[in-house]
Amino acid sequence: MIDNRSSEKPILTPEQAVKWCDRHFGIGADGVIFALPGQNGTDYTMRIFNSDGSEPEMCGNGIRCLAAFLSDLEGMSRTKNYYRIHTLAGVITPQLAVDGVKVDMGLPRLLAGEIPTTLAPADAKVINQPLEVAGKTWDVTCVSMGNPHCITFVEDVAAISLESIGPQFEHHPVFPQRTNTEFIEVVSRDYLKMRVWERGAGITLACGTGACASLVAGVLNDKCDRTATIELPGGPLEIQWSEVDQRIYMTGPAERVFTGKY
Ligand SMILES: N[C@@H](CCC[C@H](N)C(=O)O)C(=O)O
Repeated sequence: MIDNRSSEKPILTPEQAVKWCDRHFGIGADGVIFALPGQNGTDYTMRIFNSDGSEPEMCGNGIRCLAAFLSDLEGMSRTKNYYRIHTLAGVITPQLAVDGVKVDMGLPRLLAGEIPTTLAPADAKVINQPLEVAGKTWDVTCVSMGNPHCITFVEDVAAISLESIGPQFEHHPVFPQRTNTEFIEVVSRDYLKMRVWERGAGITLACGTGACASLVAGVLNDKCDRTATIELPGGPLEIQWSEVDQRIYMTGPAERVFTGKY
């Protein structure tokens, strides 16, 4: 998380971000997040560089961390416990709570043209559709939370060779902007286990937008309820797809590990 409030542009180049994210010769991270001045009436702007230097539209875990980071930066002067954050995926609203951060992640986008994917005509949804990857047919559902996600349901998520299969999903020609891929094991209608291969970052311990997209895919495939816990290697997230406003709400922790100068 970088305090970038005094400048409209990220103070690092994507190439520098790649070096910072290096786990051997840098700080080590899945990505770098910049807290910039707000735009169009928002409190702040969030920009992100993945660890490969590419720029995603949104980061669910990142926006929870950003809310906690901004709250620390503002200290006692803050007058409210929520922020309106401008992102490349639209305005996202994280709200600080006693037990973590609850984020209004907005509406899921389901049309192939919005993902984007060429798996279906641009105005059609991709739900439980076969896709050949690594010599196997996977039934996939595609959801955009501002960034692209391809979700597939498996019997045993621990048995998936993420390192070899993940890149083949990410770079599959049906995803012109590459994709994040979530492998989901349904434990019960309100408990899912997830492992993720992230676009631009590879295997990570958690993906907030991925957890949201996976719940949507679970509902569309009648595998889970509209509220569920998603268990990730980095810990659980609570996800709800509201029947009232059709928006996705994500609740999870955000904890400071350390601060420093680099
Ligand atoms: N790799 C993603 C962006 C980061 C997503 C993040 N981990 C999350 O928590 O949502 C992409 O390129 O879309």
